[in-house]
Amino acid sequence: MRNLNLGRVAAGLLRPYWRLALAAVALGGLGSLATVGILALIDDALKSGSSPMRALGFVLLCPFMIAAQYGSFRANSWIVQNVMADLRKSLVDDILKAPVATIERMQKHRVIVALNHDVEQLTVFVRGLPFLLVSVLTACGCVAYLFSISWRLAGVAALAGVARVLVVRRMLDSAYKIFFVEREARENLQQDFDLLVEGCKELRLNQPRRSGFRERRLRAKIDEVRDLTHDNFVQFTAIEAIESASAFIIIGALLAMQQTLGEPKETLGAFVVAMLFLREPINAIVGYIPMYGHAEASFRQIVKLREDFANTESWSSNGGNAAFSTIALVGVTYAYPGEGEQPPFTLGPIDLELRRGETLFIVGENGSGKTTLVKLLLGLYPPTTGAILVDGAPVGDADRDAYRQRFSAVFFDYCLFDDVAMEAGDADAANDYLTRMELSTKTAIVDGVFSTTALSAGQRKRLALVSAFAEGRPVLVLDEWAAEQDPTFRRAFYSEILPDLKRRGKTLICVSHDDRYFDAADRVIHIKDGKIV
Ligand SMILES: Nc1ncnc2c1ncn2[C@@H]1O[C@H](COP(=O)(O)OP(=O)(O)OP(=O)(O)O)[C@@H](O)[C@H]1O
Repeated sequence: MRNLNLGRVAAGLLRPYWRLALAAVALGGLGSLATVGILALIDDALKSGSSPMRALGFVLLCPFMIAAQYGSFRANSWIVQNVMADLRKSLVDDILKAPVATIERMQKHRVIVALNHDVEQLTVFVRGLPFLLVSVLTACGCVAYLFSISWRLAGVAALAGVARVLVVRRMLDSAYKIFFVEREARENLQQDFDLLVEGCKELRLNQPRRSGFRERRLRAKIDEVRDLTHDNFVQFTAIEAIESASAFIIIGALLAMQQTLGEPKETLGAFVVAMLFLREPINAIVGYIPMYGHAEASFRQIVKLREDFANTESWSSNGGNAAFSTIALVGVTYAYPGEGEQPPFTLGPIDLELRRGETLFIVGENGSGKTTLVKLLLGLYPPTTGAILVDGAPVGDADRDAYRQRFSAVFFDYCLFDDVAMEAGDADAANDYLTRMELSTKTAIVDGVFSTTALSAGQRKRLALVSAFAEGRPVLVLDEWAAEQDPTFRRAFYSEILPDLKRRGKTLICVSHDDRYFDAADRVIHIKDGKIV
């Protein structure tokens, strides 16, 4: 095996289920023994006729064989499904813990292919392990038996077997490369599948874009995956065919060398029968190689993803609502990673103190760094330099997640969850806000879930504000919240809703371009080229 890590990974995945895995292998072995027993009884009956004992043996062995095989498959299926679920759960945890900046940089299709395709490939590999084990044991038994029949014949067959392995290895080297190319092609295809759904409106509006996307991207990539998968299949079919034929070639060579080797005909006959029996486990082992190749390509991607997602932060176990008087950014900078020749955008250094209960507006031109500042303040980006202090105490990696639990936010590119996370909130106040947002005839909070979120763009944004408010956190951050609101509601937002939220004790941070309403703020900070001016 090329990558010992994969064996270790499989062992690690199977460790919690080792007893069941052992039982599956044992039951499989018993089922095989019962099959051999039935074959022997049939052989006896054909040679010597039926007898009550043989009939009884047959009647007992048949249900035993069915029960053992059923038990083995059932245990194996349970193990495989658990392994798959465990892998997915741990990947999901990695994603939940990953730095936000990494997730923003990471393309969605890579994550989707890892969660679906890669997990499945690793699982197929694990599923085959008990059968591989049985095949290896059977093959070892057969080889030992061959040596017991004639060490001379077995020695010649073993030499031929070594030559065969060398030929197959060379073929495998080229077949192996395809696994990695195919894996990459799958990611590219997934990226276009995402666009197919996300860009459905644009694709309908623009015929040249649609046909270009269809022909040059979607269809071309579907064909590429088809060709690579086919090539891969063909290469392995060729390897399996050579493997299969080589047993006959060795048998033919042994028959031709019978005189030279000086073995009696009966010994040679028994040897040939055992060689033919050996083909089955050997074919099963060779058939397992593609599963190994796919699993290795997938495993490498999962490892890479895990490395990218690694985070030194720890998860907080409390829901938040922690008290504070001031939150201060001291000499804070944040530098995005540079791309190509372009110098990266750097925010700061920023010195800013947020006081509990105040309404702070962050204003500035497009691209000046307002959202970046908000993400730093929310603890979503760790400062590149400088520190965030809560009542004078610095926030580090260990407590950044707990720090974040003070905030609720409606981002510009917000995501509206249909459940209302009301851990510290007040259901009556949330319903009151639903009415204030003129949404009480459109949706309701039923058992902690919005009855519908199928609303207009402006209404969905209002619902996002209700949801953020319902969380009951002390600080509410609204990034260009009013951008989609009609003039009447926009006015109501600045002149009624923000003052009401302030009266309810909320600290408010609003990113805004609405200079007509800047007087709604206690304090306005202006950002230009990443600095407060
Ligand atoms: N994910 C990213 N990776 C690299 N650079 C980024 C990324 N997001 C933003 N930037 C850079 O940071 C700068 C500030 O972006 P930011 O989103 O903070 O601006 P903004 O003031 O909120 O703009 P707008 O008013 O348009 O929302 C941008 O000019 C851009 O160059």
